[in-house]
Amino acid sequence: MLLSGSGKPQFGEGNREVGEAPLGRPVWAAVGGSLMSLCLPFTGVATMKFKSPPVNSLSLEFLTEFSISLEKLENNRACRGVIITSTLPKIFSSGLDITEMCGKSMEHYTEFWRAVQEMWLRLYGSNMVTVAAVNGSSPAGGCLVAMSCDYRIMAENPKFSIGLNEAQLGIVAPFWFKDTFVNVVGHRIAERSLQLGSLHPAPEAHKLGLVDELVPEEKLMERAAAVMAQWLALPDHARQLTKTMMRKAVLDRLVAHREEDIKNFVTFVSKESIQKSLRMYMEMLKKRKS
Ligand SMILES: CC/C=C\C/C=C\C/C=C\CCC/C=C/C(=O)SCCNC(=O)CCNC(=O)[C@H](O)C(C)(C)COP(=O)(O)OP(=O)(O)OC[C@H]1O[C@@H](n2cnc3c(N)ncnc32)[C@H](O)[C@@H]1OP(=O)(O)O
Repeated sequence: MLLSGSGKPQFGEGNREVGEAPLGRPVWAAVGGSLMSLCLPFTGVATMKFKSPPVNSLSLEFLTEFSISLEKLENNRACRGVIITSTLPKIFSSGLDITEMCGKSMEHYTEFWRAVQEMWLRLYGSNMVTVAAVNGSSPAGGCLVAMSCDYRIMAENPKFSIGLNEAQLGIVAPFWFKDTFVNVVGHRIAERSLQLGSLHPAPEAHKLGLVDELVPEEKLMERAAAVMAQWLALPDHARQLTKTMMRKAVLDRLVAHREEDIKNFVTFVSKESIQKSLRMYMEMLKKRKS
């Protein structure tokens, strides 16, 4: 992430190429941030590829770059859709960066949670067609990113899993993660899956409706482009108004309770018992490796 003199993050500064489409509308030919690459060809469909090794964790820096990228695309009249995927093998996103929630100050937790909210408000509320090409595992916050898109296509590898596994970490998915989940899979499946903190292998995720289709990994981007073309064949205004109608209540709920939600998160995550759970989880991840 590059920072301007004012301290405000400037996305992709320095390696942004601005082109002029035949109709005179400005088009970015290619934009590269440090944690994700973004490409908007003249087709009007952007591809956003996460590239934050080792596992595309959603750190404060990542979330900020993500939100800025979405804002740039949203404000670009030439862009009607975005396909979100990962450059890393086997991982779409490992979810929120746990180190951002461990051993930090209240101020840091506040800033971090506001960035998580901002990313979700932008993605879930986007006017663009959003397609997730889930080419690897996608736990918790990674699942939220995929669920916030209009359509999810996952690589059919049963080793890849997706779900809201917060309960396994000893933490609780906030109400807007839950609302997003319910809107995708329905109340009963969400209730069971959330309480158990389940990570569903790709075939099971498909059966539950958590992902819309499975394809061989090498066909993922081709299929995402075909789905995008299908969704873009409709007039934007009709699709956008329908999307707003379907999602507004859930978006408004967070907007109305944003500060309270931040307070709850900070209080919750600052508890010693929660800090202990998160530390133990990180240790478990490291042990599993060795
Ligand atoms: C009453 C209550 C009221 C209100 C509540 C209020 C608020 C709610 C409070 C909290 C809500 C928080 C919501 C949280 C959402 C989240 O997203 S939490 C994150 C969940 N993510 C996970 O559980 C994934 C964990 N990771 C994995 O399972 C695996 O790493 C993987 C499957 C993604 C990849 O496996 P591998 O390829 O085998 O890679 P490694 O496991 O070796 O990992 C490499 C490296 O990366 C580190 N790492 C992995 N995931 C994370 C992560 N999410 N954050 C930070 N770091 C991560 C891992 O430790 C390894 O590090 P090193 O050992 O190499 O240093």
